This record gives sequence, C-alpha cells and structure tokens, in this order.
Amino acid sequence: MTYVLRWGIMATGGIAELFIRDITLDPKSRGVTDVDHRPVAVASRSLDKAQSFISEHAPPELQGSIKPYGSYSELLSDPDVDCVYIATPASSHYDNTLEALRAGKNVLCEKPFTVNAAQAKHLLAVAKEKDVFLMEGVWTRFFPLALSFKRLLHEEKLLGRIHRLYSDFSVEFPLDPSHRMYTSATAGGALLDLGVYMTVWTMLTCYHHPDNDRRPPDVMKAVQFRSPISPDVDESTSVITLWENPKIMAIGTVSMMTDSPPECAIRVQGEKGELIIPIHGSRPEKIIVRLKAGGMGERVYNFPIPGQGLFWEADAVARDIRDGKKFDNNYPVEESIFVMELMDEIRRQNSLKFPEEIEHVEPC
Ligand SMILES: NC(=O)C1=CN([C@@H]2O[C@H](COP(=O)(O)OP(=O)(O)OC[C@H]3O[C@@H](n4cnc5c(N)ncnc54)[C@H](OP(=O)(O)O)[C@@H]3O)[C@@H](O)[C@H]2O)C=CC1
Ligand SMILES: O=C1OC[C@@H](O)[C@H](O)[C@H]1O
Repeated sequence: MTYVLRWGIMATGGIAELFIRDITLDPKSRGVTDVDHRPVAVASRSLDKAQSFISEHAPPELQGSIKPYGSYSELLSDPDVDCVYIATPASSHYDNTLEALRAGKNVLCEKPFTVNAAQAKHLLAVAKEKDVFLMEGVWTRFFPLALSFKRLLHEEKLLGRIHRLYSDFSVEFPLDPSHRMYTSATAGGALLDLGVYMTVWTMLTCYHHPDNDRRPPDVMKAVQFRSPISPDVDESTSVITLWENPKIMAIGTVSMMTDSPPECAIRVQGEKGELIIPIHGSRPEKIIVRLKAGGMGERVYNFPIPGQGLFWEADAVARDIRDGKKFDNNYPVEESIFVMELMDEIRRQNSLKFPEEIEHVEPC
C-alpha cells in the first residue's frame, strides 16, 4: 500500500514553488510506488501570498484541499500536517524549526540547516526530546547520482586510491544589495548558501571514505573575499582540507561572482584515472569516468531527473516517517552538525560574523 505524507509548506519563495511542483508529480514517473505526497497547507507571512501561491503552483485538482495560512504559527497548529517543509531564508531556519519541533511536528528544513553549529546541536536535542523526525534538505544527497558516486569510489574503487578532489559550486548573482545573498541579516554570502553543495562531494569522497570512517579533516585552511557591495558577507570562499588517512587533498570553492565551469564542476583524481561531474553541482545528471591507459577508456553514466529532483529527498522523508524513524540514515542530523562546524571554522579563520540576533541559541 502507498503511504501518503501530508505536508505543510512554510514560506512561499522560489524553492517552495519548486518543492510543491515536485512533490505533486506522479511518483510512478520516477519509479516509486511505496510513498506519495500531499500538500495540505501553505503558510506565508501574508494570507494573500499563501492564497496566490496555491492558485499559481499547486495542481488544479488539489487547490481546494490545501489550506492557506497568513502566519507560520497557524500552520504548526494544524493537526492535518504530518511534516513541515521549512523554506525560509537561512537566518530563520533555527527559529522556525525550533517552533515546529516544539509544536510536535516532523521537520524537513532547507539548507543551510542553521547559521552555526550550536543552533544545529540544539535542534537535534529538541527533536530527540520531542521524539519527532528532523532532517536538513540537502536534496543532492538523495539523487541516484550521488548514491552511485559513492558506490563507484568506495565499493567498486574504480579510481583505486583517491589522491585529490576539486569541488566547485558557484552561481553568478546579480549585484543587488537587497537580495538575501547580499544581506548579512538573512545569513547571505557564498559560504553558507552555496558551500553546502561544495561540501556534499567532500563528504562523500573524504568523510565517508572507508579509511576515514567519518572523522573530521586533519587540516583545514580557508580564505575569503568579502562582497564589495556588502562587506559583511563573503563573495567567494576557497577551502583546502587534508584527510591524512586516506591521504586526500580536497579543494573546495564557491563564488557568487562567477558560475561553475560547466564541463567540470567536480573532479576526483585517483591512481587509476579520474571521475568528473559536469554542469552545475546541485543538480548533476552525468558522471564521466576516464581511466588511464590499460583501463576501460571513458565511461559515461547518465542519471536523468524526471522533474526538479526535490522529490527524492521528500520520498526519503516519507519512508522514514512511515517507518517511525526520527533521523535519516543517508543524511543524519549529525552530518548537518558536522557541516555547520566546518562553516563555523571557516568563518572563524576569516573573522566573518553574522548579527547576534541570527547567531543566538536558546537555553536548553
Ligand atoms: N534546495 C535548493 O535547491 C534550494 C534551496 N534554497 C534554500 O531555500 C531557502 C529559501 O530560499 P529561496 O526560496 O530562494 O528564497 P526566497 O527569498 O525566494 O524566499 C524565501 C521566503 O521566505 C519567507 N521569509 C520569511 N522571513 C523572511 C525574511 N526575513 N526575508 C525574506 N523572506 C522571508 C518569504 O515567504 P513568505 O513571504 O511567504 O513568508 C519568502 O518568500 C534558503 O535557505 C536557500 O538556501 C534556495 C534555492 C534552491
Ligand atoms: O540551493 C541553492 O541552489 C541554487 C542557488 O542558485 C541558490 O542560491 C541556492 O540556495
């Protein structure tokens, strides 16, 4: 029997539009029959916005059954909502998730999970106390491509020993000082917003390497340029991490001044050859493996995405909640905390601070 998860969507911005479209696609189009999704409520800070969002982005046949709310709190008291999808700016994730967990709701919160690791740790503690499900929505981690990437490197060991990783996630944003990316008050800047994707490949290559066994890097050095129009946020960040055992050097870059190189956003180099992921790193569709002479030559693995691709993380959440799990095995909250610790250290090395109001952590 198909398990149907009832979603409440918090906020009506760009990613919320893509999410409601994706979860209302027929799951059979991606070969899924065990779970499905039903948006049952949408909340905005304005009732008009919630209503327009539903009429513009929900499928016509569902529009009459989705409740619009003019405040986030109303959504959290709706007993029909099984899980809340939090799609507010990063600066609000901690407060919104905390309120949702305290209301007893399961939560999928968009990336970046929080502004700092202390907030992430607090959310984990509250989720445990309330016995509800919690996950950061790093959709890329749920792509079939990402699962194959890990398998090719660590189970099939196609490249033999891995020596080096380059991981870039860059998006050219127009210079607009009012945009959330250029505003410190919304935790803008390249590091927190784009850095999550750069980190996905470092985690899968190094952190998850069987010889590393989920230990932090031995060395990490990071440099940043601040934005000339908003010096309180970073315009670009480069990070080098050394993982002594299995001896991998990982170079990660993010920028909001230029796009990722389309032909090679991710490159893993090993003793037997290299693995490349072309195009943009958050929604990749292809892996290319090139082995050195004597190997199998070039092999291309295609992973078509029948929609935007947010449904794969939603499917994982539905299965977890159906099965009574409180955390996801593929992307547990501990890994979100680890990523936030890296981000904290990168900011510490570069004296980058956000306003106190968004760095705050409530007493336990
Ligand atoms: N997974 C992915 O591919 C992507 C993820 N994201 C992540 O999703 C989150 C939202 O990004 P995105 O949708 O692009 O952002 P938008 O600016 O388009 O939308 C954010 C929404 O949050 C609500 N909101 C609440 N408080 C504020 C505030 N102080 N200022 C502005 N808006 C506020 C608003 O909804 P309302 O007015 O209805 O309350 C607004 O529409 C971010 O954390 C981002 O990193 C973003 C893009 C892609
Ligand atoms: O998650 C994201 O992916 C695409 C980017 O354009 C966006 O800023 C970011 O939030």
